[in-house]
Amino acid sequence: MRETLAAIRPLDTDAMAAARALHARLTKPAGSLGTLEELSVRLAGLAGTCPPPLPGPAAVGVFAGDHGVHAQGVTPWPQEVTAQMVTNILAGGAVINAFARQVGARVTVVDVGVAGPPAGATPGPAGGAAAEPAPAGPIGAGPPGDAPELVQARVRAGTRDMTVEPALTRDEVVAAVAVGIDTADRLVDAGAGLLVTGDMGIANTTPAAALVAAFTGADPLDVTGRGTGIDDGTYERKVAVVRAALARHAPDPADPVGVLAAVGGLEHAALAGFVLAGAARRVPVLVDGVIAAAGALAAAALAPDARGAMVAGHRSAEPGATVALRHLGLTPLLDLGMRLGEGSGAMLAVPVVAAAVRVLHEVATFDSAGVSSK
Ligand SMILES: O=C(O)c1ccc[n+]([C@@H]2O[C@H](COP(=O)([O-])O)[C@@H](O)[C@H]2O)c1
Ligand SMILES: Cc1cc2nc[nH]c2cc1C
Repeated sequence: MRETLAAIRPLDTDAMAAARALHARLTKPAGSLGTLEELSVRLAGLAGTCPPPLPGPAAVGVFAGDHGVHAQGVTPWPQEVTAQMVTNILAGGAVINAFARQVGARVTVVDVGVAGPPAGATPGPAGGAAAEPAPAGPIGAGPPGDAPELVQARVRAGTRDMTVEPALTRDEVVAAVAVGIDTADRLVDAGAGLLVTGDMGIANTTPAAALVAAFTGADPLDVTGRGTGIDDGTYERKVAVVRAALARHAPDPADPVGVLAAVGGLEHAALAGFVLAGAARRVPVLVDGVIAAAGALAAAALAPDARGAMVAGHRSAEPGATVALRHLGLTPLLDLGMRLGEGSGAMLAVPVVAAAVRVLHEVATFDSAGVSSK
């Protein structure tokens, strides 16, 4: 972790100035591409060159973990669904697989903290869904024919119940962050040019809410959502659980490892590492929903310059996501009312990120196209 943190540097302001100057010469009214313009400028700053390389191929790391706080009745879903969905993703039958095939992205599932027997690659009933995948979409830069892969890197079989004791030890947090770093490093070494954050973990919107509250100072009521979908009684209990955990541990946002240990999850910690390694490697990282955003808050607390590599893929319906993205100064690219996780919302933003950069490579200037400027 220390090496990764030390490698994170600010954005290159010269490359950003060059990208802004280039935008001013392209055949379009200034500012007409809205959020995409500042995004492409930021990616030039991240790459340290203008235009920056087309961001791809994309690779999603889906970090899976379970949660002791599940015992408090914060979700209607049984814990074993986490392991079952890991199997489903490995068989190619989950939403993230369909979306990854659409954009030609690689899928890597990382068991960083699932409860129960270690996840295997045995296809479940949904295995047939992957038998004849639709062809990859127009980006096609990834390996659409490649099967999803499993990385077995379990730090422990689920967290402890944060309402009773710290969810993790500091050593467990550091180990989970290292799993995220290793995953990102491996994907980048294998050619990934755009990292996508994904998660799977029944009950993980509860620690996500606690992390967002701890890092932003927001009230639990404003960052706790309905997760997979809960009734009013469960929602009230969930807010009370988040409040109780924060009151018990009083986590200090200046100590990100301590915050993750008190009220975090293994996938949140691993996602923080994944984001940090992307920033260290100068590869953009698409942030998905509230779980990834909570991990991104931890990453930013560890290394503020890591924010330069973060791109908010979408605005999750979970309220903590909006609070976290605002705190990070990120504008979500898509707003589709999604609240699935797995990296699904961020994956849909892959073509948007690629298009933002493609403009800098391919659009004619007023001079070269003979178009009059105003
Ligand atoms: O990404 C999001 O913002 C998001 C919002 C709501 C639910 N989820 C997913 O749903 C699961 C957690 O929901 P819950 O209600 O069990 O806390 C977990 O697997 C997440 O990936 C994800
Ligand atoms: C079925 C199911 C799929 C999911 N994918 C991400 N979180 C999930 C939660 C459930 C319950």
